[in-house]
Amino acid sequence: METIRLTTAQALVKFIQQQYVSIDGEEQPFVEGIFNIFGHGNVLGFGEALEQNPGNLKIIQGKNEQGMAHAAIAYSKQMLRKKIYAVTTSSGPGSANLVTAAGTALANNIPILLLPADTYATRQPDPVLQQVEQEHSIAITTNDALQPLSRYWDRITRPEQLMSSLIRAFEVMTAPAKAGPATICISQDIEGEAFDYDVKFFEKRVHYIDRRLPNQRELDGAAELIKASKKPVIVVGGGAKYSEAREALIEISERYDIPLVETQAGKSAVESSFKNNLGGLGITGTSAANKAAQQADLIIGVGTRYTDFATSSKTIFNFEKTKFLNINVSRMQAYKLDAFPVVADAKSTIEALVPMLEGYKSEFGTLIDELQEEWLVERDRLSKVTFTRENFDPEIKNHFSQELFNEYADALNTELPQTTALLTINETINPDSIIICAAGSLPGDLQRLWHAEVPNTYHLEYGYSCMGYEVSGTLGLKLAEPDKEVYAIVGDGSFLMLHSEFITALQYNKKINILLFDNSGYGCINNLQLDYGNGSYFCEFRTDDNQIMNIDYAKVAEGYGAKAYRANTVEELKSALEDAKNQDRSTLIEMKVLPKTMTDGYDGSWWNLGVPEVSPQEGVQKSYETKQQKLQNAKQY
Ligand SMILES: Cc1ncc(C[n+]2csc(CCOP(=O)(O)OP(=O)(O)O)c2C)c(N)n1
Ligand SMILES: O=C1C[C@@H](O)[C@H](O)[C@@H](O)C1=O
Ligand SMILES: [Mg+2]
Repeated sequence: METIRLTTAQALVKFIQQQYVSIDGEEQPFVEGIFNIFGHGNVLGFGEALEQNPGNLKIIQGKNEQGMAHAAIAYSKQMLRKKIYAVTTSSGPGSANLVTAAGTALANNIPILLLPADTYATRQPDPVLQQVEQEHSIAITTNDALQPLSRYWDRITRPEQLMSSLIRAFEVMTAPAKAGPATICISQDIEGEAFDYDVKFFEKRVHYIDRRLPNQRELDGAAELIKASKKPVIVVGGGAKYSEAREALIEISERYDIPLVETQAGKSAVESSFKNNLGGLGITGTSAANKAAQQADLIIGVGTRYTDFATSSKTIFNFEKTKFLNINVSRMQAYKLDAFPVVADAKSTIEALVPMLEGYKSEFGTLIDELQEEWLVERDRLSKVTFTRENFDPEIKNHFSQELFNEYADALNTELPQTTALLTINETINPDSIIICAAGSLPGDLQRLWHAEVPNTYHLEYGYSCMGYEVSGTLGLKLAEPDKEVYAIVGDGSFLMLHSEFITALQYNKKINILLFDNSGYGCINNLQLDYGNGSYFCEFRTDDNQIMNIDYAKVAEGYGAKAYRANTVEELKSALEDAKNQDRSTLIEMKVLPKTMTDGYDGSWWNLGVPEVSPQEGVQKSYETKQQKLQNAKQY
């Protein structure tokens, strides 16, 4: 056998450069590059291996392990899971910082290769710097915290273990039904230990991402359900986007009058201007989508996980009469809501179903247009909300007094409502620009209001809704789409939580734009507490002497070297957006927006929350009663 003597880290770096994917006959390398933060755990092993043999890998120095992993996740998500970045970290806190990112990748089914260093296999220097010690087991390390959040997890304590581990990791990451984070923890002494590897291990390897086809039984069953239905509605989930099912969805929808409604992950699989696209479903959905879903007698879930928040899946449908048909590559997902499962690729399944439905028409008829028109009037109203110093009628009602609104307007020196600002942005940036968001009140506003006129320009991480994803993720977007403008749509809370990769973007001259909505608080959580009968408690950003905080984020951005703007009126915002388009360097537009000016829920959308069963507060008691009533008609599983 021909062998080559390499260290474990050298072997890993050599192997990942030979991994290719083939999709619909197109072949390309799977690993684009590696994000790194070196510490004592990986600088000598991994650092040396990368320095000696980077090949075509793009090597990027991150600033926070979670941040760089979020950038890698956003890259993979934007590339529709066809390409990834790997992430190498040191041991202990370096790897612990990956925990949140691993959860984000897992919840969103996004492939990413995490490579945290581990404690010594020899155990000779134990406890090495940053090693935690458990009394009941010496085998536990920080990296065990990544086990429940990884789709594949392994610890390498011998150089030769690497071979079977890597093959399994790439199998998992390239399988649409189980794509997610693969974590390979490598003992820091073993990174540098050498072995005579079989040269065959490093030959080019192609992973075929084939479209799983539906069988005849599945197709017959699905067609029968649709033909028997009067009002079917298609829920377009993330799986539809990854499968690139746009044309198939448009065809089935147009030919048979079946409206489309979108989840956060599915939005922009089909452009918003498609006439049968009724927009977001669920708590954060449009009135049009929610009304259609309530009337549906068949829900066709295409690549959706039916998360309760994004689809109101347990309460919005009429479970007495509605049937479910789930098309999903994951059998586990396809089983949900007692559906008829079709375990197959979204695009292939819909393409096969289209001719089988010949002669069918739903009974939606002109109702689709009517729902659409009604919603567009509402959307237009939300684009023109203006603040008044007297009798202001905010979207989120009965929370703040006029006096309090005026206090915010004075403290933040603004009268700008959030929906007005957001729709100004939608009108002003180029339609092929890509926006990204993850947490706070903005995802809801976006799912309802944002018109994504170009496919795959709406990027929402709403599986984990992880604060801090936005700015880091924007760097990943830019790496995936270097020729397009990319915009983080981010709240002040999320920005404060993590924006370290803003500096990485500036460092490598990757132009990103940050649109910072500063309402001086955790606005959406403040809405929740007040909606459910509590007081305004620790969700506003106030000083010890109760003053509303006014932070100069533009100055922070300038300090980093970005071009910064302050825009507290529609005119200032438009002009900042236009100017930002002409900049070569990254930009930040700070908008002070008034609280309670985000959108509210529509038509029966409801979220099952942990309301206290007993409380001296009357509002909480009422919320508990409402919850009990809602649960009477909610699906229990
Ligand atoms: C990492 C993380 N921690 C906590 C939360 C819970 N959470 C969701 S939204 C939110 C507040 C967001 O505030 P901000 O970004 O300012 O957005 P706003 O609601 O004010 O628009 C919090 C704390 C979360 N989603 N992610
Ligand atoms: O608790 C939450 C409420 C949602 O409105 C928000 O978008 C999300 O980030 C969250 O964690
Ligand atoms: Mg906020």
